[in-house]
Order: sequence, then structure tokens, then C-alpha cells
Amino acid sequence: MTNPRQIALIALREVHKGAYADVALDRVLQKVNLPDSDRRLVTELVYGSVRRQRTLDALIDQLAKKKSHQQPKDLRTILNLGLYQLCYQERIPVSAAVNTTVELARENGFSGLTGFVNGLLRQYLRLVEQDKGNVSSIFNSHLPLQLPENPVQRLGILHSFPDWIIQVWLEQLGFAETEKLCEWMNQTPTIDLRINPLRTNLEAVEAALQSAGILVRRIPNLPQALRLIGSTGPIQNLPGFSEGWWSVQDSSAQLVGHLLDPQPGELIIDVCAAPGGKTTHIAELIKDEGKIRACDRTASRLRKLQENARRLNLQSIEICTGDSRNLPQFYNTADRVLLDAPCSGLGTLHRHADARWRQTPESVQELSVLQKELIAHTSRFVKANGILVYATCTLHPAENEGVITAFLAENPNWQIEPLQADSPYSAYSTPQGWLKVWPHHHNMDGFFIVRLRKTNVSG
Ligand SMILES: C[S@@+](CC[C@H](N)C(=O)[O-])C[C@H]1O[C@@H](n2cnc3c(N)ncnc32)[C@H](O)[C@@H]1O
Repeated sequence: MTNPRQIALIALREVHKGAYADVALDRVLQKVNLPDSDRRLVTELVYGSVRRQRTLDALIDQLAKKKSHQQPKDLRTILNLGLYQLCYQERIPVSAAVNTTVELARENGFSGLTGFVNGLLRQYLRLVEQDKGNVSSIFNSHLPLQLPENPVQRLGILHSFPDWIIQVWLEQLGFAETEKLCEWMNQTPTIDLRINPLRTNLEAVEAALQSAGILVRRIPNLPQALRLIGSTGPIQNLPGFSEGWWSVQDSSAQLVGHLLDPQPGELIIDVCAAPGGKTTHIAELIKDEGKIRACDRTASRLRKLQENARRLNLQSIEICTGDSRNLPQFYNTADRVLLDAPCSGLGTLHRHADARWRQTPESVQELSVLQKELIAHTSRFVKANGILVYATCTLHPAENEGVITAFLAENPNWQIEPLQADSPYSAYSTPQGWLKVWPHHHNMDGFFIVRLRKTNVSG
């Protein structure tokens, strides 16, 4: 099979049955032999139509007599694919988008409905044309969508997020900023590298990448970070991967290691370590001199950590498989603890097309219970006067501020250690002393990071 749209439809069927979008996509792409340009098209169609599902469904609701959820499943997916191309893929000629969608319907059991598919897509195009010539447009975006007045639903439909996520962001940011954040989260993610200073340096990697035709940019105040610009092909094929010169790690995740500020010779426990992005950063920062206990309850993810440590030639990491809430042997042993907590990932929704539809207010609630238990147990690993850094890649206060506020209320011997006034990271700091990385301001993944100090032994 070589038709990219048919391959996208097969992957989307799996996603609608519950598969992760990246897993479903990998599975179908492995079975076919496509040129790179077609692979890119399948990827764009699958991730794009998953990400924009709510907006695309709203268009169907507006353009067809039957609502999107009343359409046969495959027909709805085919319409989503067609509308996605017309709405968001300017590179695809309109006639190609319409004709291939009609053909896809015909080849998948809807030969009696090709007129309906054609008519719906053409009606969409007519509305776009009308809108262009209409000064007092009823539509409020480049899409001919009639949107409700209610700000939550309005942003949710227009930018394709569930209402509850919009609500959480509106409460923190207001309408205009929430809209910017939604737009940011609908972009194609960038890739950052973290250079391993024990094997090479930034200048050498920059030069090697540039001579391979890859454009890169440095990130202010992050001495090991390089951002790749444009498409790169498979990341493992870039110069220096097998030599352990660098790891893939977003800039905001690199901030976490710097905030922990580990020192050579220390004992550091990374209590949610796998697949090891931050563990290996810590090992690099301590020049591989000292000990890092890398704990995680997921053995398969720890195997990835081991592979990464081997590739980067790091010796200071010791693996520990199990639940970090149940490791009393580590009490009062660590100079520093990193708790990079399992979270809802609302700061990295751009990286996982389906994540916005998988999380729910209930899953956030469950995660916040786990996060509170993890900090309560693992803070006991820290020696007197030691440090614990709590971090998440989410933008939900119940998993961030809520966890820390509750922990501090119950543990008066712990305090937030705010940044020094001259810290290079003060752009992210807040009056409360924790750091928040807002993607639409800082152009990196959303993160919450707080550095806590244990002030005496009695608690
Ligand atoms: C955000 S990820 C960690 C990412 C990692 N720090 C990195 O930078 O590559 C959270 C991890 O917490 C682990 N985890 C969840 N609950 C845990 C528990 N009770 N004890 C230990 N690990 C746990 C998950 O398996 C997952 O690998």
C-alpha cells in the first residue's frame, strides 16, 4: 500500500480504538515502504487531525445535517482528514485535498456518499470565500466557524482543547494569553540537544551539525543547549549521537539540572529517573564524580536509562527499580534529591498529539495524590541542610503549587530556596519563589520547578 491518506486512515482507526498516536503511526509506517516526503505527509495528517479533532468535528457539525458523532466512524475520520488539509495544510492544493478525500471515501465503503463528502468540503470552501469578502464577518478566525460567546468553549473549539484545560489556563492567564498558549501548543515541536561536556563541547557539536547541513541556535543562559532549526531526518543519524556527544532534551528540562546544582562527590537520588534525561544531566554536571541513585518503578524505562548512560559513557549512575515511596534504606542519606514527578504533561501537549484528549480532571486529581505521597516519602532521603528539587512538565496548579503548598504546610523544617537576584534563571521565577516556564513567553516546554531546603534535622 502506498497511498499516504489511506495509511493515515488506518493509523487513525487504531488511535480511535485507544492506541497512542505515535505508536499507531510507527506501526503502520513500519509495514510500508514510503518515500520520505510521503512519510512526512502521513505523520502530519495523523498528528494534525488528532490534535485538531475538536475543531474539525465542530466544522462537520456546522456543515452537515448529522453531527460528527452521529456519522459512521470511518466517514467522520475521512472528513476530518479532508478538512484538516483544507484548514491547515496550505501546501496541499485545494483540488488535491478535495479529490483525494472523495476517493478515500469511495475506497472505504462510502461510494454512495461521495457526493456528500464532496459537497461538504466545497461548502467549507464557499464559506471561506464568502468570509474573505465580508467586512462584518460573523466568523472570528481564519476558519469559517461560528463560535459560542462563552470564552471557555470559544477557545476550546477554535484551538481544539477540552474545556477543562482551557478553564485551568484561563484562571491563571486570562483570555488573550490563554489564546497565545493554545496557539503555541498547536505548533510543531522543536528539538533541543544537551551537549555532554565530558565528551566534547558546544562549539565542536555546533560545527559538526552545521557541516552536516543542520542549522542550530544557542539558547541564552543554558550553556549546554543547542536548538535544531528545520527538519533533521532521524535524530540518531546526526553527527555525534553514537559517540555520546549529546542527548535530546528540551531547554526547560535542562533548567531542572541547573536548579538542582549538584556537586562532584555528592550522593544524589533521582527518585523518578527513567528514561534518564535528567539523571544523565546530573552525572555530567558532577563530572561523573560522585553517586547518583536512579530510581523508577518502570523497569522498561530504566533499561532506556541504562542505554543512555552507556552511550554517554557515564559511570556514576546506579539503577534502583521499585516504588520510591517504599525505600526507607535511603532515609537521611542524600545531599540532593530530584523528584521529577509523573504528571499530566499539560506543558508538553505540543509533543503528544493525543495527550490533551487522554488526560482528565480525574487523572489530574489522581496524579496530585501520587505527587504528594512521593514528596512526603522522598523528602526523607535528604540529609540535614540538603536540597530537594520538585519538577513537573505540567501547567496545572493542583500538581504544582498545590503539592508544594501542602508539603510546606505539613513540614515546617522545609523552605523554598528562591533564586538569587542575579540568577540567570530569574526570567522564570515567581514572587512565591518557584519557577514557572510558560511556553508562549519562553518558547520552551512548560515546566514548574521549585528548590526546597531542609533546614534542620528534627522534622
Ligand atoms: C516525568 S517521568 C521522569 C522523567 C525523567 N526524570 C527524565 O528526565 O527522563 C516520571 C517517572 O516517574 C516514574 N514513577 C511514577 N510513579 C513512581 C513511583 N511511585 N516510584 C518510582 N517511580 C515512579 C514513572 O515510571 C516515570 O518514569
